[in-house]
Amino acid sequence: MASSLFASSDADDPLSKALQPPPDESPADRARRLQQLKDAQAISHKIDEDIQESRKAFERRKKAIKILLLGQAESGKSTTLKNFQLAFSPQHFRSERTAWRTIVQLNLIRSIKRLLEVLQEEWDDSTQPLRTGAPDKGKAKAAALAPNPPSALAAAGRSPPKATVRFSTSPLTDQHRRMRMRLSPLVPIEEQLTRRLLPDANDRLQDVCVRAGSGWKGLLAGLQQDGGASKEPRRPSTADGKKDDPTAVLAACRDDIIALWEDPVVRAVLKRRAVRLQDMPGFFLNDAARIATMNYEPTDEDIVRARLRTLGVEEHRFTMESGALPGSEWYIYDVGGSRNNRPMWIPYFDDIQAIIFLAPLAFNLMLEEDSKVNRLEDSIMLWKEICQNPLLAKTTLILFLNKMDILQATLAAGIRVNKFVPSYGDQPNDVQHVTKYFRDKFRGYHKRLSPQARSFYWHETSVVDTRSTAAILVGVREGILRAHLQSVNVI
Ligand SMILES: Nc1nc2c(ncn2[C@@H]2O[C@H](COP(=O)(O)OP(=O)(O)OP(=O)(O)O)[C@@H](O)[C@H]2O)c(=O)[nH]1
Ligand SMILES: [Mg+2]
Repeated sequence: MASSLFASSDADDPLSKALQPPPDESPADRARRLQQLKDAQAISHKIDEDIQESRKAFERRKKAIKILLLGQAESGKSTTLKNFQLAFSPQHFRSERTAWRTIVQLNLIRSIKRLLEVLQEEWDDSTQPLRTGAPDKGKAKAAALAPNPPSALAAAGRSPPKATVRFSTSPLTDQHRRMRMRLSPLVPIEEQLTRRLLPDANDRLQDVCVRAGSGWKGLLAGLQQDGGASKEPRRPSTADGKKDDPTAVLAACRDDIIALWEDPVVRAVLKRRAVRLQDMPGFFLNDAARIATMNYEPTDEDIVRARLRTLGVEEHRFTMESGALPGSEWYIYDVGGSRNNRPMWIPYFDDIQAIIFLAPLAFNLMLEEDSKVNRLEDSIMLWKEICQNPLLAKTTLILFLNKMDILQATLAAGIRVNKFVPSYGDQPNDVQHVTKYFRDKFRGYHKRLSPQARSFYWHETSVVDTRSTAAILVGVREGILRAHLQSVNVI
């Protein structure tokens, strides 16, 4: 391509003529012209190489095995992806440890922030006016947040107006208030990091999230280096320029985090207000002693458990480091599962070999994006759509009845299925019967709605358990590989 700039020697060819040096060309002009030609040639070469590269990538992708992870938000898609990477591409998985450190820290800060909010709600609600005829509750709340609390006015030698005299009926003490004050530097850290991860977010998001393809891992790895994440032990100080560094601030707050979370009065308040922080995605408060330190390195389990909501569709290419066909290329597409993300799934339907569909049997929970819709009903509705989609007629569908550990805990807590699903009737309220009941429903729709007959594959999973998941994934990988080789008539 580029060589045509120099090649033609036909005197009548208009291009050759245009490229001829002017007859009176000076040595300086000649040098400049030749340099321009050289630059043009280099650019042309680069373009040729890029085209070659994209062609190769296209061929590679055409031959590679492609899996789509589907399911509603929080069903465990990204966690399954991490298990895949950990099991089959561990070196790559571990190379991203630094980026995950910030996500785990952010998850921890989110839980602390929620805890502080609950304490504030408790103070607000338990603040009572001391005398009758005082302002209503709303005004009392406003007074509680006023810049001149009664104690400050007393210190200034002024008596507070009658209406602002209040007392608290809460068991929380001044000690709790002081801990809350000391933990407050964590709040701006969380906001700042979230803004960096998702600069265009305009509303408050429940979880930590990043936009697909935004290069967040690189960004976070860079941040950690800037933020002083070197292996050198550092002094936990917030007053030495490290006030923006989550590691330093968390380390400085470590004792208060543990004390507040383990405080029996705080636990009682949480229980009374029916707040179960341990059910929040990305719950790390029980690990605060280990995480809120200067030298914290996330373990494999931490990375798998870290919650990072997916927005859009993320493509993950990885090369099998071991097992059958080592060196083979796999593409896994991880999608955002909330309703506004679902239209983005469709373009990926016509070029994949298998779908792993994650369906937690969350019969008692509602969707975050629509509190009127039951999670399990939503999963079944989605499964029906996937089964009957003609673009997916030849695709292998693999159902993961995920979060079995949570189902077990839910049933053990005495929550009855028939209260939420009347058709379950009087069947035993245990894991085995409940799982069979819902699995048969999924199987029935798969059989009835599939455009052509295909096998039904399913697994009961708790994908936060990396060991049991690895064993399941080996079987899944072999199954997908076999189906793929059959489809291209290799076996
Ligand atoms: N206890 C338990 N938690 C799980 C399981 N699978 C996933 N989780 C947790 O559930 C939360 C959501 O998991 P993700 O994998 O991020 O969910 P997702 O389907 O990718 O969600 P979106 O990206 O919002 O679509 C995370 O905090 C996980 O650690 C499981 O089997 N058991
Ligand atoms: Mg996800």
